[in-house]
Amino acid sequence: MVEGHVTISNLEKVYESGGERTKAIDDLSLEVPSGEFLSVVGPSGCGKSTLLYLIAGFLDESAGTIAVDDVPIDGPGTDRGVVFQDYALFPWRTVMGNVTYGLEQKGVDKKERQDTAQKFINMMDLDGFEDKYPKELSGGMKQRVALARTLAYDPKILLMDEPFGALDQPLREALQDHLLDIWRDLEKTVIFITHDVEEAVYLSERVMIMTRHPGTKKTAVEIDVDRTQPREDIIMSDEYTAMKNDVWQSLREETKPQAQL
Ligand SMILES: Nc1ncnc2c1ncn2[C@@H]1O[C@H](COP(=O)(O)OP(=O)(O)OP(=O)(O)O)[C@@H](O)[C@H]1O
Repeated sequence: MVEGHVTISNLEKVYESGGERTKAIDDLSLEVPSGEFLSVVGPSGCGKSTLLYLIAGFLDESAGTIAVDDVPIDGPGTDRGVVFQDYALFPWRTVMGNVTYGLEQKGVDKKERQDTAQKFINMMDLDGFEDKYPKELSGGMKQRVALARTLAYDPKILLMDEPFGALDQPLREALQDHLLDIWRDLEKTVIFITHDVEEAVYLSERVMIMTRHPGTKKTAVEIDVDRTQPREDIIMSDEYTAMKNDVWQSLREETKPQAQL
C-alpha cells in the first residue's frame, strides 16, 4: 500500500486568546501525494507554522479536515515526525538517548532500539558521538541528531519547520543534499517550511506559495529538474531559473504593501 498521502480539505484555524480572534488559516485545501517533497513559502505571519502544527496534530483545526491515507488525524502520531529549527533535543539525554527516544515511546525492545538508533546515527555521520550531550555538539550536528531521532521511529511523513534556518550557508547546503539523499532512499513524504525561495526550489518537487495573512494556498509551482545532476548544474540551468522566478514573482505579489496591489 502506498502510504503518507496527506489530504487537507477546507482547513481553517482561528486562534482565540484574551478575547481576540486571529484567523491564521482560511479555507486551505491541498493534496500531498505519498512520497512527494513539497515546500511551503509565504509572507511572514501567513500561517506556515500553523499549517505544519495542524498537520502534526499539535493544534486543533477550527474547521475542515486533515487526513493521512484517508484517515482523519486525531492529535499527534508516529506516522508524522516533526523537525524544528531549534532542534528541540533533550539536553539531559545523550545523542544515543535522544535518537532512541521515539522508539522507547513505540515500545521497541532495548536491543532493537539501540540497533535502529545506531543505523540512523551512522546515516547522519554521527558515529563516535553517541555518548555526547547536545551542549557538546555544533548546530549542524544537533540538527542531524534531531533528524536521526525523527527518522528512527520511521514516520511516513516528515514535517520540517525551517530546519536549516539557523545554520550557515555551507552547512545548510550540505544538510540539504543529505536530506535529499535520505528522502530518495527512505521514500518519505516531506512537507518543508522555509523563508528561503532558493532552498524551496532546490529541494522540492513542488513549491506551494501561500497568500498573505490569513493564509491559504495561492498557487503551486512544479519544479521539474533532473536531481541526479550536481547542484551547480541544476542551479545554473535556464529551466531552474525560470521556475525560481515563477515562485519569486508569486511571492512578491503577496509581500507588496497593500496600496501597491
Ligand atoms: N498562539 C497564537 N495565538 C494567537 N495568534 C497566533 C498564535 N500563533 C500564531 N498566531 C498568529 O497566526 C498568524 C500565523 O502565524 P504563523 O506563526 O503560523 O505564521 P508563519 O507564516 O509561520 O510566520 P513566520 O514566517 O513569520 O514564522 C499570525 O498572525 C500570528 O500572529
